[in-house]
Amino acid sequence: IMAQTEDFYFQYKKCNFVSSIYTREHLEQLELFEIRDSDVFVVTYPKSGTVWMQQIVSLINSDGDPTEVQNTQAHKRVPWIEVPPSNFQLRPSPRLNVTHLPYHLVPKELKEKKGKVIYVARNPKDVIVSSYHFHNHLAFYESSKDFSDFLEKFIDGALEFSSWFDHVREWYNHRDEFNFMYITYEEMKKDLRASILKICSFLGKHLDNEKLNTVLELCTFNTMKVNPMANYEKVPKKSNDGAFLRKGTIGDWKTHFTVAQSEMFDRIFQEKMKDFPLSFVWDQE
Ligand SMILES: Nc1ncnc2c1ncn2[C@@H]1O[C@H](COP(=O)(O)OS(=O)(=O)O)[C@@H](OP(=O)(O)O)[C@H]1O
Repeated sequence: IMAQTEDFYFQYKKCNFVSSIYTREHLEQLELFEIRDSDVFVVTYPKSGTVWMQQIVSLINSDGDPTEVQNTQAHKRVPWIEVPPSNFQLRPSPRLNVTHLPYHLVPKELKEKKGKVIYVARNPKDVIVSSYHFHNHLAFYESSKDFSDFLEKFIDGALEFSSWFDHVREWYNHRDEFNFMYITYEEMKKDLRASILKICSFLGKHLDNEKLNTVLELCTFNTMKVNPMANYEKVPKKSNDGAFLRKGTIGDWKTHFTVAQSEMFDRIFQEKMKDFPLSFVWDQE
């Protein structure tokens, strides 16, 4: 059991960062990164489909050639820009990136419509459950007392990258400032082929049917789960409760939320997201 430590997170411009991973210096510097038109940024609140999209953009970029996804770790192929040290400025084009940053902390030049942003959102109840297991599983996070304690922290925006509600709403509200595409985890679950085609079209790429089938096969949960270059099995763990690729389903929240917790969450969701025009999918169809 880990103790609650006051300096586990630090705040940078109203956003929480894990002190053992991130630095203010790097966060300051990355806002000034020079962006190229060919840069791609996959943006997510944690546990919304980051690693899945890392795999998809890698394979679209390689025209379906599996060599890279079978030989290079995902975080090397498609690094998180906020994790120091970063060699962002030295990498050859096209640079594929992921980030959990809120919209106001990303490189400023992205708002001049340089580069492309793919925003992936997931229904927040499943995000909470995925994140809960992730915090219990990985060595570098603080565990919560129980699910209810974790739920409270999530709602309060007290975890890393702060509020889910703000993250999704603000990115979406500011979408016109970026070359922006929005997609959901549930849409990808429902029709991965159509989702990949939508991403191809946004990235200006074309895959013939054979290549599309290869990409599809290499992006399924079962294939990724056993691919050591995609499943993050090397990240230090504190327990065997879960895995980075844990379940990969829609609606696992139902086995974690009590009816009262679910109703409480729905009320808060409706209040905080009342002006948000898009809906979420909460159940497997
Ligand atoms: N291919 C594929 N298909 C379906 N689901 C997938 C896939 N790859 C990753 N996942 C699921 O995504 C969850 C992890 O989210 P992230 O990758 O955003 O995590 S992180 O923020 O990078 O830590 C985590 O969700 P849970 O299983 O619900 O915990 C992963 O299992």
